[in-house]
Amino acid sequence: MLKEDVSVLVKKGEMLPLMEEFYTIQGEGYYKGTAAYFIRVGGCDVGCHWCDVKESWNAGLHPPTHVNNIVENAAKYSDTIVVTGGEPLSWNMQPLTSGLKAKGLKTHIETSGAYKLTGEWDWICLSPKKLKKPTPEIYKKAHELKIIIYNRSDFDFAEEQATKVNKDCILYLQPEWSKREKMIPEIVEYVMKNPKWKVSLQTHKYLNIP
Ligand SMILES: C[S@@+](CC[C@H](N)C(=O)[O-])C[C@H]1O[C@@H](n2cnc3c(N)ncnc32)[C@H](O)[C@@H]1O
Ligand SMILES: Nc1nc2[nH]cc(C(=O)O)c2c(=O)[nH]1
Ligand code: SF4
Ligand SMILES: [Mg+2]
Repeated sequence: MLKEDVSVLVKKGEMLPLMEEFYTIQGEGYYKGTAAYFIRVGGCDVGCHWCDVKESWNAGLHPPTHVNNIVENAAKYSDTIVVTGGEPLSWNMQPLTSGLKAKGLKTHIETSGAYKLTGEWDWICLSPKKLKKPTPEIYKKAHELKIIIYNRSDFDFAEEQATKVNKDCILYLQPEWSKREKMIPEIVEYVMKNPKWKVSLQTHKYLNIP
């Protein structure tokens, strides 16, 4: 296909730069422990210094892939599909999610919320970043708020973000992986003092699975 044709389809969200796909157990948040098929879409310019998937950032390194092919393949593995990245909302998620919904699959997203919310989602995990704050619209829709705790100032950021979400949104504090030894005791103490928060761990890393 011509380069220009590909970029038109990517612009529409009919093709997406696909980094990887894998069937695993959701490690984080509310659905932790649940089998799910992960679709990791390349491209992110938020720039978290502790990001655990920096290889995803450059969209140009990941092959533009037709969403129909992504959907056909995903349906073979699971009824729960987690779309992550990179930042999936860098792209128009409508074509991908309408394809997944047409197959009766449940659509979950992992997002920083930094870009316009597109797509039809059964579950939105919003993980805001200080460097590029979420768009106002996504706070009303998020099912869980997951704040990464790298240092103590992140507790203040968590409280500030919690004022913006809807009343049913479940609140999680998740230790940044490289700081887990230092920050887990602080998170435990914080959650016992402020029980509206729950702890989320990256349990897939403890299980040694993708
Ligand atoms: C790699 S991000 C991709 C999705 C989206 N860009 C986002 O940040 O929500 C997936 C999840 O991993 C979290 N995360 C990334 N690096 C992490 C780290 N080093 N320790 C703990 N959580 C991390 C993010 O906050 C997000 O909730
Ligand atoms: N098992 C597993 N669970 C996850 N939950 C969120 C992840 C992500 O990178 O978005 C992730 C991931 O990479 N693996
Ligand atoms: S927004 Fe997500 S993918 Fe982008 S740098 Fe931050 S953690 Fe990594
Ligand atoms: Mg991950």
